[in-house]
Amino acid sequence: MTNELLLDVRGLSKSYGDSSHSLKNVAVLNGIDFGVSHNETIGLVGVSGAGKSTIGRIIAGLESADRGSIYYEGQDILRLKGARRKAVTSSIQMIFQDPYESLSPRMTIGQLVAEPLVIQNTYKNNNEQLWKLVSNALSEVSLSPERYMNRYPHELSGGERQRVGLARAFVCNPRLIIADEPTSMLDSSLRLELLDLMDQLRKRHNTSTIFITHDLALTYHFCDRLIVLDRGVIVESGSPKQVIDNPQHPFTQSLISALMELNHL
Ligand SMILES: Nc1ncnc2c1ncn2[C@@H]1O[C@H](COP(=O)(O)OP(=O)(O)OP(=O)(O)O)[C@@H](O)[C@H]1O
Repeated sequence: MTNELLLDVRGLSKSYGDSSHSLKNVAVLNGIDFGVSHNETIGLVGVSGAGKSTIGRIIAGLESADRGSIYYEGQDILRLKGARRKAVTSSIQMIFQDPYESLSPRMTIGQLVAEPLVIQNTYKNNNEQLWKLVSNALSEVSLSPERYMNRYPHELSGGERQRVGLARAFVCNPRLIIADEPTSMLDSSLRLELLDLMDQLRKRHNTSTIFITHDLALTYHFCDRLIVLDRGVIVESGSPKQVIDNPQHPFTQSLISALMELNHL
């Protein structure tokens, strides 16, 4: 484990059972190695089914791995259990693709943003401080606490809901954010706005980010480094300029050609 890395993923592998064949397992990730430095934003790109979300979900503890190690702040979190793991990984937050699904409809916006702090138990005896942090987190994403605190998710637009997702993720000063296609449900005018906001927040909070997307164009301005995934294997990595302007692997070349065609570049 290199000291400068916040996250160091080594030999990560995962298979799922094939529903059409009870004895067969299908490999989804095959020996994935990559690191994330402090304050770095990594773009994890690849076509649908490449395994991008599975990597994010394993790091966030929502999925198990078959083999490999994930060192986070020097500890292999795949080998930690229960409260110990929770303590080490409490500074990892996830932003999901679908703001409709990721926010409980029965909780107010204030309760939703407070939830990560409540789970961490840090402000158990300091309610006033907890609500102050929630209020600040809402203001940071330009949602007025007075207007939004007591509303419910269905009373918000898709863009506002995704801002609540950002406030929830940043309220506890995370060191690593895993943003899984955070803009794919938004229309194109709101996409850049949300990514700009996420970029400002990660800089202000000194947060590293894994930005999962199938949209290479979005990574150009927001990522320090790209990792290209094809069927569970990393085929290429480098700065967005290196990868997009001068792709080395045939898979990356075809991904970029498809993007150029789509955008008529
Ligand atoms: N719980 C599961 N059970 C069985 N197979 C799964 C499960 N979760 C994911 N898979 C399979 O693993 C592969 C990788 O899925 P994953 O969601 O990681 O891909 P992705 O690159 O994030 O795709 P997308 O961009 O469409 O979200 C896919 O073939 C998917 O069908």
